[in-house]
Amino acid sequence: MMQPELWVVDDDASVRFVLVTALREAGHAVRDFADAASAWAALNAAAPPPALLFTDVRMPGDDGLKLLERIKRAHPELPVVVMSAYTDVASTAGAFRGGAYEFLSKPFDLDDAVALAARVLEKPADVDVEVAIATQEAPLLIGDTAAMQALFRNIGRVAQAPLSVLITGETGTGKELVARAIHLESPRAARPFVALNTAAIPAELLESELFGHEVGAFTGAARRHVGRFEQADGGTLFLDEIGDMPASLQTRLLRVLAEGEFFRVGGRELIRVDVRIIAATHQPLEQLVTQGKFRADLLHRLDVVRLAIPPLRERRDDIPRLAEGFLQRAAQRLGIATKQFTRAALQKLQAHDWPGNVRELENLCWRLAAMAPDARIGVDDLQLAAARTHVSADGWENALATWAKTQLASEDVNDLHAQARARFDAVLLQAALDATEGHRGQAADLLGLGRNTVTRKLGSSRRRHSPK
Ligand SMILES: Nc1ncnc2c1ncn2[C@@H]1O[C@H](COP(=O)(O)OP(=O)(O)OP(=O)(O)O)[C@@H](O)[C@H]1O
Repeated sequence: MMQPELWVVDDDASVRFVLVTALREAGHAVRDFADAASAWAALNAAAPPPALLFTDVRMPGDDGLKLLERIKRAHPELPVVVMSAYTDVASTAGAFRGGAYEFLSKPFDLDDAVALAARVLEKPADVDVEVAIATQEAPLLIGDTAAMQALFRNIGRVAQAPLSVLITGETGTGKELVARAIHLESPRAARPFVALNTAAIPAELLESELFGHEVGAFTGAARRHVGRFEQADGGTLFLDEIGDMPASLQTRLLRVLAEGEFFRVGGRELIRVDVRIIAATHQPLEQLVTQGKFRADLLHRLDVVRLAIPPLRERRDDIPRLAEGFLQRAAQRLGIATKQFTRAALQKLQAHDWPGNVRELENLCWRLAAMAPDARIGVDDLQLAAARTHVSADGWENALATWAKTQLASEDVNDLHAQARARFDAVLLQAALDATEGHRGQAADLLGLGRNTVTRKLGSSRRRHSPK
């Protein structure tokens, strides 16, 4: 019998060379192609087809995802490994949605590629033949470190399966953002994503918040209330801080998850829903189980797939890109010129331990975007911002007057009022967000503004990322 072939498609001759060499050294018969078209032509001419095909994504002509799509239509059984230097969630999810067998982030370890080939040749691939085309924009998760790239691959993979996911990570590491990314890349993307922070709602209201209630179910229940489970029907329900759920509710939740149906509080109509659950926690749930504070069977049901987000101090190489990204986004939202960190400032940011993780960094960047005096943000600016120096109340008007005078004297400004208002809003909102650790609803309450107003002022891009 002829030895099955492995094919490598990549426009980069050096990648082809090292990969082909490594696979040949491992004893495989390998053919390589510099573009998708020649691989596709060979595939239609070749009998039998290769046992496995590696393809790059970005290539002149048709890209690797296009090739993947064609292959999955014509040869659904052929396992395809997608390789790319662009490991963001949109790429990994796009690859897995298109039926990729595996995603390799470039640069990858050649041993991994060889091990992968061995695995595929050993067992018939379990390939997903369904090619769904979804074009939802994913939220922008930034991360170049190996840990984050691995996380993005896992997000891309779990998004396709209807499994429960448990996301663990310290506060502000991006658990909610990851949950949204999974939802947006899943077949449920067009249906609702509903979030509920278990810790933010008083225990006695939590049951009706989750399952809804009928009129008169309890004192004060004047109207029927549709719970989060029903709101999320067909979509995803994100249960944040699941470790804070009271014991009685854990029991009820477990039953609902097992049966897929429930009664509203005080209701008699059996409600059936189809909801994917993504839970998150910053607490060690196993420990809570040992202490008798969390049901082991509920943990098993939620923890089908676990995604752990490392704290920011364990992926310091991500800090510069995150910081620059936040600064840029803040400038766009506030309608002011983009500022830049000096190299020393970035180093200082990288050295910090970030107990509040990405949220803390994001808040600092927004503060700096609004308040740092120059276009270059140096170490001194960081110190000022970190100390959260506030101009004393009686000096506030003076500071404003000085600023206004400088502006009026130096440039031909005609929108000074709008500029001042934008900065005023930014400073006030940031102070409130700092005081509430980034929780928007609470910040709105403190400011005496509606939550929608706060969201609007913060701008539409942030809205998708962190509603609280
Ligand atoms: N990798 C990332 N890239 C870009 N932004 C991020 C990333 N991770 C987190 N963020 C931003 O940081 C903020 C905090 O993220 P998020 O609310 O998802 O954290 P969390 O872990 O759910 O926090 P908590 O446990 O306090 O609820 C958000 O504004 C989010 O957009």
